[in-house]
Amino acid sequence: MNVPVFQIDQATRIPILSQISLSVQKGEHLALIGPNGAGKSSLLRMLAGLDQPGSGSLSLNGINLSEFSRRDIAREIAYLSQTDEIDPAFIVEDYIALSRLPFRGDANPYEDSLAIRNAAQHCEVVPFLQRRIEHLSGGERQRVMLARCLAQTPQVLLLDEPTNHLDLTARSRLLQLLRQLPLTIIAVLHDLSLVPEFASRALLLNEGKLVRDGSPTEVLSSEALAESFGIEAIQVCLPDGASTFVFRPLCS
Ligand SMILES: Nc1ncnc2c1ncn2[C@@H]1O[C@H](COP(=O)(O)OP(=O)(O)OP(=O)(O)O)[C@@H](O)[C@H]1O
Repeated sequence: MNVPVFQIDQATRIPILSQISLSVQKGEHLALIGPNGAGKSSLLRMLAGLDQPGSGSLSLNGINLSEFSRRDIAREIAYLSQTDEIDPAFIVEDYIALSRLPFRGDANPYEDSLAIRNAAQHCEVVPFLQRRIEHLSGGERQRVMLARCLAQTPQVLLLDEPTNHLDLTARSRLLQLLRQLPLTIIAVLHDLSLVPEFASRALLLNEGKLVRDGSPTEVLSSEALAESFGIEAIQVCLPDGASTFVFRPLCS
């Protein structure tokens, strides 16, 4: 059997996460959902090695994550946080180039510039590579932050609300891009209608516990979703044969 990318056993992290057990295989695309304060960002931070579990265990590629140096983690995992502060005076290209620091001394300049160029093209930020961050719109800035993650050439992408600030078209394009990436991706998504578009598997957190783990259709149509969010999901068939979900508050 393949060694999972992440293996979490009974991990607990004060103040919120409680006995989380989870196995993530290479190349899986997971949507992490749950109401505000459920512990989604806390779980991502733990997976990124920024917070250690207080009890239980967490391994990356079969090795306890606590045994990795920050640099080694950064070579494997790119993390887009919800609260990344960027110095507004940064030139976009220089900011994206920060992602290559974990490879300093190993990667040659050609590899670095190729990684930066590919990431910039994927995220459609080439036209403003020479602009200052402060002169970008919110959506452009979000794409630049994602480009920094991709230029890190990671095996795993941890994304906290990657569709923040993006308009409808930009969201769709971003999800299309993410879907095509042959990486393991765990993304916090607040817009539940985006979950089936992106994910092969959905994790529902509520009050720090993993209450559902399954296909997007299973999780979105589960009673647990209704209990966690107080909404019901209605699956709607589209004229082209595909289906989508619409959500409405549960009547009390
Ligand atoms: N360092 C901390 N100290 C105390 N409480 C914390 C800390 N970090 C998170 N919390 C609390 O843990 C809970 C979960 O926070 P977290 O940011 O993980 O939730 P979330 O599911 O990502 O929420 P949102 O959807 O609002 O972003 C919240 O109640 C938060 O206030």
